[in-house]
Amino acid sequence: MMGLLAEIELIIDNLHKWAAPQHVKKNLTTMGDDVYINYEPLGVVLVIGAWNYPLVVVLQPVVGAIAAGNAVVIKPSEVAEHTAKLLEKIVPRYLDKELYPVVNGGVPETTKLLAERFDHIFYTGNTSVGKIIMQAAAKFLTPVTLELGGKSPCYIDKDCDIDIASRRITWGKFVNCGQTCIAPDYVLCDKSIQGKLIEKIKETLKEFYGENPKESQDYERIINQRHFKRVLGLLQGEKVAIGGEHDESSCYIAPTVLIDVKPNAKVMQEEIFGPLLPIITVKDVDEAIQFINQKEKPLALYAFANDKKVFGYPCVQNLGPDC
Ligand SMILES: NC(=O)c1ccc[n+]([C@@H]2O[C@H](COP(=O)([O-])OP(=O)(O)OC[C@H]3O[C@@H](n4cnc5c(N)ncnc54)[C@H](O)[C@@H]3O)[C@@H](O)[C@H]2O)c1
Ligand SMILES: CCCCCCCC=O
Repeated sequence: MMGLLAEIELIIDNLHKWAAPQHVKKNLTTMGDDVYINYEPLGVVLVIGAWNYPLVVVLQPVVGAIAAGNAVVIKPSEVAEHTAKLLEKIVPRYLDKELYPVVNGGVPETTKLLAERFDHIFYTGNTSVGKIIMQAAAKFLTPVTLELGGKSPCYIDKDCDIDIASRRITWGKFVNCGQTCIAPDYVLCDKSIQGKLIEKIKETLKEFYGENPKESQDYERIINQRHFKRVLGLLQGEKVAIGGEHDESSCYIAPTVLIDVKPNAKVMQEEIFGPLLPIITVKDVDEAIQFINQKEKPLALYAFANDKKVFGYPCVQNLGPDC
């Protein structure tokens, strides 16, 4: 909710500037004219959301679309069914239901919506469905914004503050049970610091979630049985350094750290989106970058180092520490 409220405040504070006509420098062909850029609403926007932060990822784009003067068809994720029902109930209380309808349902309903012509589609979710959305949009040349996932690496240099690195990684990886788009997906580090890293992650986990995360009010569950089975499938055959416990009936998977993971292991082939943290050892930052560059471009990249050289690499600079 904090992010959503901050977005609304940002828009209220800045909309008058963003919506104002923008000055354009004249050139030879326009020197006798009034030239400026005038912003207009696109028309009708379709917002399709994901389940992992089901209010914010649905409503944040809706806020921007409304501020820009558009009508919006809102399609919450059916996977977070209670939030979807809540949105269907409360949105019409505050917004015109003709201009901002909430459409609930699963794949058939979303497919039907995608057969309609929209002026913009804003989709948040996984990459495979992202391709379906883009194909459907292409039929009408509708522009899209795709907020997708990815395998976000985390490089830990041997010359860095390992206490800080472990604390931040433990928070980012295990909050919402690993079901965060920009969660560190895997760690790349020198073998000499692996042991200390594991010890520090263990300590931090105890501090955050107590002796038994299953009993902690602060530790989440996997969203459903389908995702539970998917994440558990990624754990099979891997060497567990921390955690590994699970319980299908409550979709519980303990915060888990994996070591000696092979680069071609199943857990390294897709976004994990669950509480498994593989550690892969590399000899230096160059090897780490080579490893990262062999994969699809990640959504986020995290680097912990004291050596400023690490942050000078174009791959680290382009992505930045956040996204
Ligand atoms: N970049 C971001 O800001 C961001 C934010 C949150 C989640 N994500 C990513 O989202 C993914 C998790 O979400 P998810 O994809 O499991 O969510 P999901 O299963 O809720 O799917 C997202 C939306 O796509 C629709 N959908 C699903 N299958 C479809 C199909 N075949 N045709 C048309 N529509 C279909 C669903 O109805 C839903 O509204 C992760 O990869 C995560 O990284 C990204
Ligand atoms: C706890 C931080 C939440 C950030 C929301 C990111 C949305 C992507 O999953």
